[in-house]
Amino acid sequence: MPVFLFDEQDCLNGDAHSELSSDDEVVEGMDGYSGPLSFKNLCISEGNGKEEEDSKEDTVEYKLGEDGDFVSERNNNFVPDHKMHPNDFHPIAVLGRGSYGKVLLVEQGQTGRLFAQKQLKKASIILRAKGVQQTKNERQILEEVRHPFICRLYYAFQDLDRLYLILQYAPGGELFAHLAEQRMLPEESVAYYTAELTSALIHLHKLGIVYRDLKPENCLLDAEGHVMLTDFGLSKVAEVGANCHSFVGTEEYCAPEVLLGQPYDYSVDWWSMGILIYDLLVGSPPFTANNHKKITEKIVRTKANIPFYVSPDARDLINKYLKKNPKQRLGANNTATDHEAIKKHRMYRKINWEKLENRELPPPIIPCITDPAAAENFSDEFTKMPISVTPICSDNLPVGSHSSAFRGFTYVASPNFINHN
Ligand SMILES: Nc1ncnc2c1ncn2[C@@H]1O[C@H](COP(=O)(O)OP(=O)(O)OP(=O)(O)O)[C@@H](O)[C@H]1O
Repeated sequence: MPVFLFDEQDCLNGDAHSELSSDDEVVEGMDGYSGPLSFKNLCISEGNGKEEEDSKEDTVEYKLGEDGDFVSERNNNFVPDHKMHPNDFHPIAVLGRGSYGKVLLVEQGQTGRLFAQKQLKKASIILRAKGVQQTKNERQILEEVRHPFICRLYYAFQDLDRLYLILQYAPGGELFAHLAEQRMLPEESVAYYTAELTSALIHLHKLGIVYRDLKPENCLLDAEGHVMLTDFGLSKVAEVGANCHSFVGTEEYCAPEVLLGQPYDYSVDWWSMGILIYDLLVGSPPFTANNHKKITEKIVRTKANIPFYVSPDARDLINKYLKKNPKQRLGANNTATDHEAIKKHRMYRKINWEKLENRELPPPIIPCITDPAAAENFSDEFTKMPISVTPICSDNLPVGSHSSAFRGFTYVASPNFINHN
């Protein structure tokens, strides 16, 4: 059964002067793996030493692959023959900013394929109490999880200053931006998006992963308009029978037991699902205030005030998720019966789950994409930012960032997975 993969202390106890890039092994992914998470499921690959071919052309044509991914005409069964390096990816635009660095739209030099590159500054990671653990969890979970509505990880690598995750690019932007534009979404659209997210959460829970950060900002849209769940920085692999304790997540979306510092489990994700359904239908989450203390007080003590225009079915589902007692929450036991009960709820009466999971149901919003490289569904605040890499002076990195803290981070997905489209 699932085990907690990374012990922060183990990670930090490495040799303070080891060469990171050279002794960092490449971990190659496996296709279609969907069993419980375990370090044993990983295999080590070695580069075959072939010369890198330079196939860069001046113009690139993109076509839409089966999974809503943009691939260029040049991408003909690319087999990576070396550890990836930042120079293998040409930056095109800034897409967003995360806690540890920027997320860039990049083009892979050899294939012309577009990816999202999440950069994480080692110095910032090391300064945060659980930074190393969070980062390794994110990389590990992204590698293992293969689901139609979860962002795919293709490569992970590092240089002296930064870690890099090369992720499936979501050209449709954040669901949050579409929500902000329309203020609130019609119930059918909410049922559609939350059904795709429910399918993703059930998949994670079956693998023993608590997602812990469900909110509209982490729900991106792919080129076809399907949901792509991203940002696994806070996710955690739960030990069987054990609970998590740490405070994580965005306060408005946090379950009462998390805010109270009590042990918690999978059911925190279903609480957040209740908040998300409310937020998408109403235009703001149910418990808001101008300071943390008041938000916490409302979440812990008050009942959500659901406006009159929310249908009885949606109201019923929200109430079933927003139970203060996690044991009474819909989905709390993480059993097949629980998952069926969610899928059979009247809110989802029009959803054919099999078709949904085969990506056969048409999404309510088709993102407007005239040029996939233009990042037109992302805020100007980011896309107009200069993309020059801010140099970090390695001499000033805190003790530990030169160590083996990040050993094992490097990863190349299997060629079948990379060339899936
Ligand atoms: N795969 C992707 N495709 C397109 N854009 C992305 C992708 N991943 C992230 N982004 C953009 O970058 C932003 C920040 O990414 P992300 O949420 O993963 O960072 P983070 O450090 O985990 O953020 P947080 O501080 O919320 O935990 C996202 O809100 C989104 O706009």
